[in-house]
Amino acid sequence: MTPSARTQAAIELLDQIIAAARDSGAAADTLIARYFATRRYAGSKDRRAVRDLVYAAIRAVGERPPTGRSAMLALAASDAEVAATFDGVGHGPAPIGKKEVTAATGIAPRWIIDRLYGSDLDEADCAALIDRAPLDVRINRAIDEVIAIEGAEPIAGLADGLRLPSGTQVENLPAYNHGAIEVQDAGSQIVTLAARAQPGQRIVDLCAGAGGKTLALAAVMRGEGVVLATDTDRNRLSRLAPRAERARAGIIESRLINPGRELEMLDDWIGSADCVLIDAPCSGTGTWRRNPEARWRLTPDRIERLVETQRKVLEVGAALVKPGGALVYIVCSLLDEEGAGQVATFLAANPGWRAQSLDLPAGRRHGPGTRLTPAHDATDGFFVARLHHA
Ligand SMILES: C[S@@+](CC[C@H](N)C(=O)[O-])C[C@H]1O[C@@H](n2cnc3c(N)ncnc32)[C@H](O)[C@@H]1O
Repeated sequence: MTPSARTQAAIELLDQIIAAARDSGAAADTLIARYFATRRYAGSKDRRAVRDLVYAAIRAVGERPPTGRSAMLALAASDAEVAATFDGVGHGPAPIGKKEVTAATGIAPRWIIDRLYGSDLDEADCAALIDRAPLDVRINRAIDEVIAIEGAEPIAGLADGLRLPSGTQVENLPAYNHGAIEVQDAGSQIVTLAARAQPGQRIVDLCAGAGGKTLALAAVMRGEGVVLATDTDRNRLSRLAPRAERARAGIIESRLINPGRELEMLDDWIGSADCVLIDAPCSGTGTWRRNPEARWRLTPDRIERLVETQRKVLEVGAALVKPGGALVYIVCSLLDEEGAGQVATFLAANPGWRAQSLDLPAGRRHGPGTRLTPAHDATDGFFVARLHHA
């Protein structure tokens, strides 16, 4: 592909990504994979170049832009090489007109930035939310294997964490294929430590998804006890079983639950868990480094609905914890209404619970919990609180 044809491909993809962000469609990565599945003429260099252009444009533009071309023009405004590809030659985009709409550059929609500022973040914190994310893995000690990955660096405070050089093809590493490493952001590994999982315990991972944190919990339990992974999304939860098998995590059970009927479907666990981990559905403002187009999807209504779901899952989780046990509440968002504020509301309504202080290898105290941010901790953004049941 010529440089101009690559720009045109990026514009077409951005149009799809903008529509998906508006209509709750597929993630940018999925759309990019689908696009190239039907364009076999594009080689690996072309794919990488188009992908880089698409993500550079998404990062540059804070508000959802009207068109892919307007987003690419925003990139062209600060990059002469990109601007030169608007040449109208062959499959290239038409030359830039005098009165064309160029999308505004920025970090995120103004209303979200205001809420982030209102949650004690400053300009540098907000800017770091759309940096490029590093590639972190967790070593799975259940598999006896010496891990030697070129360029891997240890992560401070995480005995099982490694940061890999960007561009490392993890799926091609023997350690990955043997289940000896799992891709997991350092922040995600750190907040899971708040569960203080021990061999022999009974733990519920209530919003387990595909089981990133479930596997981390099972790994420290060394084959003793049980981790029950539950979720309302059949697709996500179904991805856990093969991962657990690959990681040789035999203590994981999974259960699909229905929203609104969670306690009915978990009645055998009521009042009996040593710990319930709730990695609640959230706006994901802390993970924009990995999914920068997520900030084009948010609306105040959507956040309001998420806050209500979080309130409900907290109620469900609390009912499962035994006296003396703990509830660990996590969101990968930095908005207080989803994190510190949500937990403060729970504590005010439930006098039998108190926040415990956390001794994590990263993060800073924030309200009743701890907050990790890309700017301060070089991890995804998280809020985590550990609540003790009297
Ligand atoms: C942040 S994701 C979980 C990510 C996962 N823990 C991990 O580490 O990869 C939140 C999950 O909550 C699930 N969820 C939404 N409503 C729920 C509910 N009422 N009960 C349980 N899970 C729910 C979603 O399907 C989603 O998989």
